[in-house]
Amino acid sequence: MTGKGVASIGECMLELSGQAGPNWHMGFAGDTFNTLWALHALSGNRPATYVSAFGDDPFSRDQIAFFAQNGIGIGASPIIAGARPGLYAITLTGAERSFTYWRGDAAARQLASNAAALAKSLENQALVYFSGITLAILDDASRKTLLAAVAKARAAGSLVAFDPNYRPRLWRRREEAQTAILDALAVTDIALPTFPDEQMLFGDSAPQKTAERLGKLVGEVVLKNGEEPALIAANGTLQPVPAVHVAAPVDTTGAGDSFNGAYLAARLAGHAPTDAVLRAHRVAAAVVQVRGALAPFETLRAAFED
Ligand SMILES: Nc1ncnc2c1ncn2[C@@H]1O[C@H](COP(=O)(O)OP(=O)(O)O)[C@@H](O)[C@H]1O
Ligand SMILES: O=C(O)C(=O)C[C@H](O)[C@H](O)COP(=O)(O)O
Repeated sequence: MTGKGVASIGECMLELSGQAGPNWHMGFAGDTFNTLWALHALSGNRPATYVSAFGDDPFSRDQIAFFAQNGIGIGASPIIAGARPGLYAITLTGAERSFTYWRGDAAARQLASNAAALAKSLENQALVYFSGITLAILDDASRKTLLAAVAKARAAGSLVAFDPNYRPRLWRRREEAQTAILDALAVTDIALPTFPDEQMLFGDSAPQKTAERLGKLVGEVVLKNGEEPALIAANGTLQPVPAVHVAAPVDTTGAGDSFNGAYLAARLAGHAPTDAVLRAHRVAAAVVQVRGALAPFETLRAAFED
């Protein structure tokens, strides 16, 4: 692994969380941003870059300002005249989240429109992270540009981490998602999938089956499964690591993303996979106790170090 920074590629939206109606809280979130948020909170002084494309409207400007206030840059990401960010709202059934999106014409869909700018944003990174949602918002040609840029960063020494994060509504056909995600796994060093997503996408009958399948494709796999144990697949073995019991979860949005950020921060700091999963479980357990995808840096740090 060479390079100093951490970069995450994808779409950050406007997020409506909390109560439906006049008391909605608006924040900024999106799976790859949520992961970078936790990774940045927990990985000390590494420069953090969110790689995307942005509009030039007041909401895009506020979003970029919010990143900057929190120490996150946008690298060489394009700012596109007339474009604007996507929006999503969280609906809770108990603590389990579901999403409604308004994102079809979001600026982020153009994140690979300038291949040179994308490659520049990925230079000198210790870690490059992306997800199946990053793939889902791109057309075929842009997906190829993205995977080529990731492969180039990897060849230059970056560690590549990927969460398949399957969102059926973002794909035209399940087969298209399967192909794109397998292509992404072929350039991945650390895969961080979630069992229910993999079951939907590949029909796996049990977490062990998913971990074994993915363990043949990627050197280091951590399979999340809500409050059930996570499974580490590495060096041909499977190891379960129990989650933290949370008596009253509030909103599970961003739990998996924050888990990923904490796991990667721990691995970059030299912790072994098992210790990294224990830290990631603690961080995710803290995130399910707050509304919306992002928890305050201090909350994340306290859980990570606990
Ligand atoms: N109800 C819960 N109680 C405790 N921890 C949870 C709970 N739900 C999620 N987590 C934590 O968040 C991680 C990711 O959750 P999961 O639901 O599998 O991912 P995603 O948010 O991607 O669907 C789990 O591995 C666990 O650490
Ligand atoms: O769905 C999308 O496109 C989003 O990016 C919205 C959410 O912020 C993440 O999906 C949350 O991800 P989980 O950690 O799996 O709860």
